[in-house]
Amino acid sequence: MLIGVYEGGVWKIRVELPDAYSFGSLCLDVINQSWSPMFDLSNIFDVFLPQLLLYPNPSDPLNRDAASLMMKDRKQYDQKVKERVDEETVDDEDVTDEETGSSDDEIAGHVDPYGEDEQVKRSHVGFMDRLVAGNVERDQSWGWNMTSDPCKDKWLGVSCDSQSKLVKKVVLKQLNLTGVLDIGCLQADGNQISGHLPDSLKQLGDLKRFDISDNNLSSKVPDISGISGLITFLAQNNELSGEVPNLDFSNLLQFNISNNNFSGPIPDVKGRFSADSFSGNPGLCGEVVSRPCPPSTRKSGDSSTKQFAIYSGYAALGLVAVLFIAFKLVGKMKLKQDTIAVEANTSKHNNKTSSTSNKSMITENKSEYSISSFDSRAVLSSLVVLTSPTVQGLRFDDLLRAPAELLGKGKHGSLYKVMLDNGATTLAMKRIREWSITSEELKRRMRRLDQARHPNLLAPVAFYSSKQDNLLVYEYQPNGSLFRLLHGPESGQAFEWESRLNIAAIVAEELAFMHEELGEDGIAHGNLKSTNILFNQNMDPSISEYGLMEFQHQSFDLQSDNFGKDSYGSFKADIYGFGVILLKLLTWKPVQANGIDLARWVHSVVTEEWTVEVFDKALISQDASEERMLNLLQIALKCINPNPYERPNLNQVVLMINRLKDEEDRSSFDP
Ligand SMILES: Nc1ncnc2c1ncn2[C@@H]1O[C@H](COP(=O)(O)OP(=O)(O)OP(=O)(O)O)[C@@H](O)[C@H]1O
Repeated sequence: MLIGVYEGGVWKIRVELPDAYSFGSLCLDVINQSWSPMFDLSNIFDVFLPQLLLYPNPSDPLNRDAASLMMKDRKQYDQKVKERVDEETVDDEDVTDEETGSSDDEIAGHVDPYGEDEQVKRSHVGFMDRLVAGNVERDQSWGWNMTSDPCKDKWLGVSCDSQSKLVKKVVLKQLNLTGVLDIGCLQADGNQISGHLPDSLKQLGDLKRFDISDNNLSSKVPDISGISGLITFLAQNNELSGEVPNLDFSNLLQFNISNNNFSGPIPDVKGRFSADSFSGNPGLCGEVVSRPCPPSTRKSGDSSTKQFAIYSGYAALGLVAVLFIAFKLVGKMKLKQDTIAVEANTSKHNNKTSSTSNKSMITENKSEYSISSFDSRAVLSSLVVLTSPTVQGLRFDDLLRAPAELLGKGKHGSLYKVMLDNGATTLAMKRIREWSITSEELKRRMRRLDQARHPNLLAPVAFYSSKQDNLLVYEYQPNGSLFRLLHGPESGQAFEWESRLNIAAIVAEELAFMHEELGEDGIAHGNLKSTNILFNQNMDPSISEYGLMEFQHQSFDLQSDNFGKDSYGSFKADIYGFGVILLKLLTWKPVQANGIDLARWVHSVVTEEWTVEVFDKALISQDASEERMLNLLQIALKCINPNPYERPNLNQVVLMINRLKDEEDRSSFDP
């Protein structure tokens, strides 16, 4: 299914196989490229053709008019495409193969015989066609056809504005209509529609795309939280008010309510939408727009409970502080081990702390740790140390008192480098606060990970879980992450093709091992990306943070909306994540939006030209084998197949990559 301007379009595609066709897969001839048996039919239909439509190559056009319009005025081009798609879709049954064949060449050259009114009329007629659905005898006197005018010819049920002669109201009562109105897309953007959004909106249970942007609508948005499949909600540039609509943000691909009058706290948008989606609403507050919400702000449902929890947290903190001072004053409390105070750790560690960044975590993040300090004895007993020899006997209190450095804040928490025993042991500690996992589930996962050890998997060495906090302790990896290698300060250094292939092979093997071992337990990685591929002293890559998150990567296939909510989805998401890592190794390009943008870019380049453009220039200058790079790219494309069910499993991926590695090894012995 295509989105954007092509949504709802229907294409007839004729595929001819060459007489000499003898390969197991198909070629790119369909888009005018030279023969290459690299891709199978599903790649062509699911990826290349949609990509060709969404990212046409105007510098090498089949249709010059279309290309020049696209270059000159993208908006008008999109509009033209939309009109053409609507037209072809409505008239689909009447279109012969020959007509379909010629229509592709005429997108921009086509002169639209209809004005805007005709477009509106066409939608009305289409609407009635659906309602009638062939079951009801349609009386000619009803109108509702393309040869008459809804206002002048007084279509049944239609009332018009007496001055503007535009349709104002449609009432279709008791006409015995039986058709099905499966509205998946409600799009009325760029008009001057004013008034209220009807409450009945919530009855459109099949709605996927809702776009009322650029109008003059001025009501609250009705409660449409029950529309579970909504993937687009665009309402920017109106005068809408009230609270931000309560939607399933983890499902939405597009969301924008900027330039309205919305007010109140912004709900948890799962990190998917930035301030741009909310700007121009001075009454909104929350982290996304960097405007703290006043304490009096109340929200219904979940968020009010959350806020209550936050404010209760503050209250508890205040109470702790008061108690702490009281205890100090009356001298009833000894500050030796339990108290989290600056003096306590400086006395033990100040001679070890040389730089300002290497402060104790307790000093640096005192407020963050004050909750843990509430009952430090309980905490001490609940750090679970796993089987790693590095940290035997480690206590929670050792971790808290050791000098620490904040390495980064990811989507799911903060990561600290913790130095124990005068720097002899260095650990990485991930702190995840709001995590919906239960302690039991965390324990189960940690145990399984501990049992399923792979030499290249960075398994946790200890963990701690309480209601407020979860800590996961890993061995510190001194040589940074793959992300850093590619984009960090050392990124200028040569990064050989052989090393990249090696990394790909090791990571694939590691992941395949984990999937095999933990498949039955439903534990996938869930958040595979280049910051989670770390290098040890020998520069061997290892996967870290395995099994922490349920599902992060979203395929850009809209059909897989619900995909990934089960553990099978998470395994397939890992394969997608691995595909993006391969793309990074091949292209050296940064990734945004979980790799979807990189995947799209690669597809667009591959589709347009099928040249080596896509590869990192350093690889080309190293004289790396083009054939093997193309083969690795092919594997990456299989992994990021928009249809998760079509992705290979990791054992297949390992086989393919190892085959490439063998070829590479043979070629280096026998150049
Ligand atoms: N064991 C480790 N040793 C050394 N560096 C690490 C270790 N674990 C993570 N890092 C690095 O610390 C930084 C922060 O990691 P963190 O996991 O908090 O964020 P992230 O991976 O960017 O995002 P996310 O929260 O989605 O995992 C990253 O650059 C990561 O590569």
